[in-house]
Amino acid sequence: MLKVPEHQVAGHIAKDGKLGPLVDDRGRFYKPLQGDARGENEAKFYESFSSNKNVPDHIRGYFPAYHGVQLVEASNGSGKLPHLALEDVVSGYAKPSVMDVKIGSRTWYPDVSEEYFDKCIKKDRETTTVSLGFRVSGLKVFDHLESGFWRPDKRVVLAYKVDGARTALRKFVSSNPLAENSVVPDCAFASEVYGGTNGILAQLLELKAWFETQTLYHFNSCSILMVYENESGGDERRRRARVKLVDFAHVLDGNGVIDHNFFGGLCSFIKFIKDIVESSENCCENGH
Ligand SMILES: O=P(O)(O)O[C@@H]1[C@@H](OP(=O)(O)O)[C@H](OP(=O)(O)O)[C@H](O)[C@H](OP(=O)(O)O)[C@H]1OP(=O)(O)O
Ligand SMILES: Nc1ncnc2c1ncn2[C@@H]1O[C@H](COP(=O)(O)OP(=O)(O)O)[C@@H](O)[C@H]1O
Repeated sequence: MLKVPEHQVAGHIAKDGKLGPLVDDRGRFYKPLQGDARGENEAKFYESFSSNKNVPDHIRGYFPAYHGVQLVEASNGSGKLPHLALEDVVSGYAKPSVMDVKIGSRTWYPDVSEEYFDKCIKKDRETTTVSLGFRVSGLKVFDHLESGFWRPDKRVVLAYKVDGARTALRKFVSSNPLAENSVVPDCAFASEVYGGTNGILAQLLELKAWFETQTLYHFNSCSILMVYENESGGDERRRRARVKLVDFAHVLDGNGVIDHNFFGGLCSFIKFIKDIVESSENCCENGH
């Protein structure tokens, strides 16, 4: 039985009769192929990537597994439509905190239409894309005090400036994201989620090392999806913090050139995460 994903935080959402992704109960995420070139392009990317022997195995894990294009009953009732059958990155998480961060200091790329360029550059300037090299696209964070999710409205998220983006990244690893603005996010899970040998920072650094040399693809308008678990259990690794790249509708061949747009944005994003890890370590060492 297919249903609308409970933990989708950005992009086209299946509601009010609109076409959007669906999930099943076996860990698959079905993303409808957008009718224009975007759908074809994303399918082409997954086909190329999954058979590309030049992609190292440890890098494949940062991409959702791909199970081909499948005809699936669409969310908007228009019958069977082609969908990308992907690994559902959040399946297996009971109470996941999820954040989508679009990487790059521009979302447009050479040879796009004037109309698309205008739309992109407007959004890039209005958000932190131009100033920071990334923007938060959407998030939901579990609040441990209220036992519910904080899910800011899309308009609020897209209006974040530098401080707003930094606060969102701090709230993402806090137990009190729903607290009033005057209350400082406690960053209670910063060391577990962002830090540590298997944490988000370590994963981002592994990805960065690949982007330092990879010239296979240019990941225009692509996002980093971060997820971790909030359901408590005795297991040490219970947070299961993960980084995955998603949204390849605008990926181009790299043609032997470094993807400096993605690489630069990733470095900037890493600096923000690193600062949060370091300030949470200092705060614990100093006992406050
Ligand atoms: O329609 P909107 O305003 O939600 O814009 C979509 C964007 O949402 P945003 O407003 O940035 O959160 C959306 O961004 P996210 O995936 O939400 O980061 C895409 O940029 C999407 O375009 P495309 O499928 O990548 O070509 C955008 O879709 P199109 O408008 O190009 O269909
Ligand atoms: N493989 C996946 N598993 C789980 N959630 C996903 C997956 N791919 C995308 N999502 C969710 O859907 C959102 C939008 O995905 P995206 O590919 O960017 O769609 P769009 O092209 O509509 O912008 C992401 O922010 C994330 O919440």
